[in-house]
Amino acid sequence: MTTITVTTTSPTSTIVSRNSPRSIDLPTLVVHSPVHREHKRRNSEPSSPTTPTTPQHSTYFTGFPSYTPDSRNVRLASRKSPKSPLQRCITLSPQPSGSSRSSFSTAVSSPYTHHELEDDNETLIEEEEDLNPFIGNSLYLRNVNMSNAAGTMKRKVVIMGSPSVGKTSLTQQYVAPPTYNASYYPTIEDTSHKTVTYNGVQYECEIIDSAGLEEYSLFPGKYGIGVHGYILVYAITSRQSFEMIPIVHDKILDYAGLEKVPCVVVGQKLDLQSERAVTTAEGEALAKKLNAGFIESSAKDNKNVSKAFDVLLAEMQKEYNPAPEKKKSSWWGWGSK
Ligand SMILES: Nc1nc2c(ncn2[C@@H]2O[C@H](COP(=O)(O)OP(=O)(O)OP(=O)(O)O)[C@@H](O)[C@H]2O)c(=O)[nH]1
Repeated sequence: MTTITVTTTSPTSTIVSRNSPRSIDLPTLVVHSPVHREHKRRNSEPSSPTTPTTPQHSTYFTGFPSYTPDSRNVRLASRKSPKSPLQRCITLSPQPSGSSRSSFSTAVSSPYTHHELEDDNETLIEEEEDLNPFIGNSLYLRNVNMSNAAGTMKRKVVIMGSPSVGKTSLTQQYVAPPTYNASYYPTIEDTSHKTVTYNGVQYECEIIDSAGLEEYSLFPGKYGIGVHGYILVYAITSRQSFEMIPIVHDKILDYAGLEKVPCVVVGQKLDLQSERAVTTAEGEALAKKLNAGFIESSAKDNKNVSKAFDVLLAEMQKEYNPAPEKKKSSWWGWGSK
């Protein structure tokens, strides 16, 4: 017969049996805290190749930096109140880079890989989000040191817009010029990498070319988290694709829970002037309204293609890291040349 010790409010302890008539209902401690859940799960799981207990990489990130609410990003703040930053050890290592294209394999990919869980990645992401609503979110990412050992900044960019506006052509022309294919093959998803230097800062860009969106398409959630900036493309020959831009923009903000994300609006197929259905002024006005950069380009003629990405890099610099010359003029660079 099992006996347990119960401490009551009386000054003495009493030994009772569960089966005895004097048994009492013991209060059950139900722990709802996600931090506790995480802790419990890790302690209870036997170590296995998929859940290594010892870090395999030498770079440690001993805690997430504090979250500083940004007045421009009130949407998220009003939805979920910021929790205190979680102090925990996560092993991080940079993802492989290069200029090759690769298929997109993970729903949430930050510039770092969480090696702690690897195969258990989806569970980790769910739990991480539970623990800290800002994780994987661009708002959150801005507070994480994104540069690798070589000082290169990681930037994840998603290209979105209606079908057949030239998203793939624009990306290919940027990543591996000169590349232009007059044939049309609808994209499901494609990821490319390119390292560029802009305004004295080296960026390792992961560029995700997404499938064309229709007005009533569900917004793919994976494009709402862990992304630093968006290229919103329409064709100057298609009014309908132009009208999709604010819809896509709104879906991004709603999903990310932000007031502003770095964006550039790109009017593609500039070479088709005779078929123009959207004026440059209209494009500019829309971009201004969305607080985004603007440019018209032609992937076919390779005109303004890299400029389109430069405009986005400028928008991202404004948002995440000021240009070095701006820093010099600020108080922390005071006195430096
Ligand atoms: N004239 C002209 N045609 C273009 C230009 N860019 C793309 N196209 C053509 O437009 C068609 C669609 O181009 P894609 O780059 O596949 O368009 P997309 O937006 O990636 O299409 P989805 O994969 O359906 O989303 C192709 O036939 C391209 O050759 C351009 O700058 N000028």
